[in-house]
Amino acid sequence: MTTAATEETPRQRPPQESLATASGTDSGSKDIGRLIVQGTDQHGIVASISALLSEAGANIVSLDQHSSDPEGGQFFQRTVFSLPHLPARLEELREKLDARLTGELGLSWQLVEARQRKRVAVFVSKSDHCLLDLLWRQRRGELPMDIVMVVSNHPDLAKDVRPFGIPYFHVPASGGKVEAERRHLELLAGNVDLVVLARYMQIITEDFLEAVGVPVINIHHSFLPAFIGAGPYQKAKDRGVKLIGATAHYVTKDLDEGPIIEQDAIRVSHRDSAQDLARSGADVERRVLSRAVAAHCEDRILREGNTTVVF
Ligand SMILES: Nc1nc2c(c(=O)[nH]1)N[C@@H](CN(C=O)c1ccc(C(=O)N[C@@H](CCC(=O)O)C(=O)O)cc1)CN2
Repeated sequence: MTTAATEETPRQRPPQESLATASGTDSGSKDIGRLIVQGTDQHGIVASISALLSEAGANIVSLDQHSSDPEGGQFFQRTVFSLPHLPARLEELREKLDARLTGELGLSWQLVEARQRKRVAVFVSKSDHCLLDLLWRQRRGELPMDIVMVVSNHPDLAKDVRPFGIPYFHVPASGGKVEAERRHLELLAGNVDLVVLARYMQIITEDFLEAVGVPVINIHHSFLPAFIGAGPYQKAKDRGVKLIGATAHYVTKDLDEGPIIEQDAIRVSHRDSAQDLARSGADVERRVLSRAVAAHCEDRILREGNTTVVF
């Protein structure tokens, strides 16, 4: 049984508005595009992309590129460009990109409008700090995204979400994982571009990950690969570590083993209890998660097997 704390249906995509994102150069204006390219490295890719955009009348605003091996590995590039009347030019541009990048160079690519903000569902359990940090940063315009729903296996945080005017859906885990995930998929279907697990303490099944069709980002409260699974702060205390940290990663069926996006750490000492570690660690979790979500929403993350390239 799901109880909607504020609204019965997830919010639809809000009207687009221009937004100055954290990166500054990649504004949300309607004429800014992002071209993400990756594939087998070869001579002339950068020139081909630059020539194609130039021929279309685009001006390259920023460009990040990485080759995994100078002798021939994987190629990664993120190009931000401005092109007058971009929305009306998208189809023509995509046809040229398909012919040149896919047809001639065998590369994969994605062309997005910078103004298209990602629609995000945030999953939580009882810890509020990561959720509230995302809501607060979104409200301040620091994250180019729209949180369209919060989903939780507990009712506790409904009162904290209500002031933000965002739907809160309580989907109890007591009804079993299959039923809970069925309801999750019902809520998410076609309404979101990204799911963020903000200290959500339920293990996601492989079936869900295959069905949801969008990336899922988790914040794990340890510096992975240390202390995978539940209770990492107690494990850290028991091990007597002098650094603790947090890791944001894409979620895969293998618990806390997905591609790492962002990490950070702080010093601790023998004087800190496990509760002290959790308190200090919460700030690191919030910082790491917001950096990872910003990178994803600005299309700065490319996947290379079980790792990432983050521009
Ligand atoms: N398929 C995945 N699901 C989840 C991941 C992941 O990487 N892959 N990350 C976790 C978050 N997490 C640590 O960051 C975590 C959450 C919960 C547990 C856990 O063992 N929880 C319960 C069991 C709950 C259940 O059966 O679903 C427990 O405490 O026993 C460990 C790690 C989110 N999900």
